[in-house]
Amino acid sequence: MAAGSLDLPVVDLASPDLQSAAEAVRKACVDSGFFYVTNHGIQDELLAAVFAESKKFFELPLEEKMLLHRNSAHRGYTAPYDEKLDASSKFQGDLKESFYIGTVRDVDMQNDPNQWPPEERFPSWKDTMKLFHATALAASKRIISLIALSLDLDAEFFSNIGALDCPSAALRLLHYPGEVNESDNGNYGASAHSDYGMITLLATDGTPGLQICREKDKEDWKDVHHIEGALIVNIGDLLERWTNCIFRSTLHRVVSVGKERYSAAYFLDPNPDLVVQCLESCCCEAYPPRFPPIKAGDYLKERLSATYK
Ligand SMILES: O=C(O)CCC(=O)C(=O)O
Ligand SMILES: [Fe+2]
Repeated sequence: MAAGSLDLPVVDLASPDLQSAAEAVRKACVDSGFFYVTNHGIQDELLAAVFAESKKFFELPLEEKMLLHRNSAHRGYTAPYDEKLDASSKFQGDLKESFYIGTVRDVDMQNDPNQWPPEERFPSWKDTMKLFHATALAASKRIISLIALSLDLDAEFFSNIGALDCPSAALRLLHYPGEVNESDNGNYGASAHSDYGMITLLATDGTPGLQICREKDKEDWKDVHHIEGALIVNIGDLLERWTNCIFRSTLHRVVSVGKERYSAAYFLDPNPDLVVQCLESCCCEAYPPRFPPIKAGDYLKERLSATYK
């Protein structure tokens, strides 16, 4: 499928010039809702380990993966066709399979809603995912600070309002098939959607397929290229609500490119009890709030239940 290309800004998270970094973030969030980050602190070795563990799990027979099928806490395995991100798609569901892992807390492990592959065969799986969660959260906090600065807020604004106290973050391992059946011609690895939460950090194995569409009502899809060592960041719907649509939560999808593809998406959602309401700096009499205040947890529950009918 032919798609134009896109030059998204690259933001260096180690830059001492916070103001310039914040300006680049603002431009990206207003323009396309997508940008890259470098010097994010997630080591190449850790990413390689996450992808290796992910591949090892997805290579299991379907019956074994189904033993860890997504539970009521939305943790675990989703099979191909389980999920339809674009409700208007004529297909039964998207081609991808995935595995959701929520934050792994050190305390209270007996109440851990996560599901884990058997330890004897996957001895380092849990520790690898736990480390990824911790490092992705640290990187996300730096990005959220830049986002706050880019909105002329204090760098600690989102921490100070409690958004980052026990955020309901989720790591989603994704696997897209290489070859697809004829009956799936025109189907997507992941159909068009916007992400639901605050921000998403995305690492891929470098295989193309990700596309974004800046105008929701125009079919103008552009490829998002892989940049070695950089992560892709995108704005989710809750940040779009917070900013009264000044920042965009942009439609994206993954098309089939005839090659197997792995990715890992880290969704950072605010503390579920936090009420997300239009920031003062993002509304005025002439531009009133477009959305009523809503509890982050309620919003996410509603969106997830619409995705898995
Ligand atoms: O795999 C990708 O590149 C994107 C995945 C995605 O958009 C999602 O899971 O929300
Ligand atoms: Fe997404």
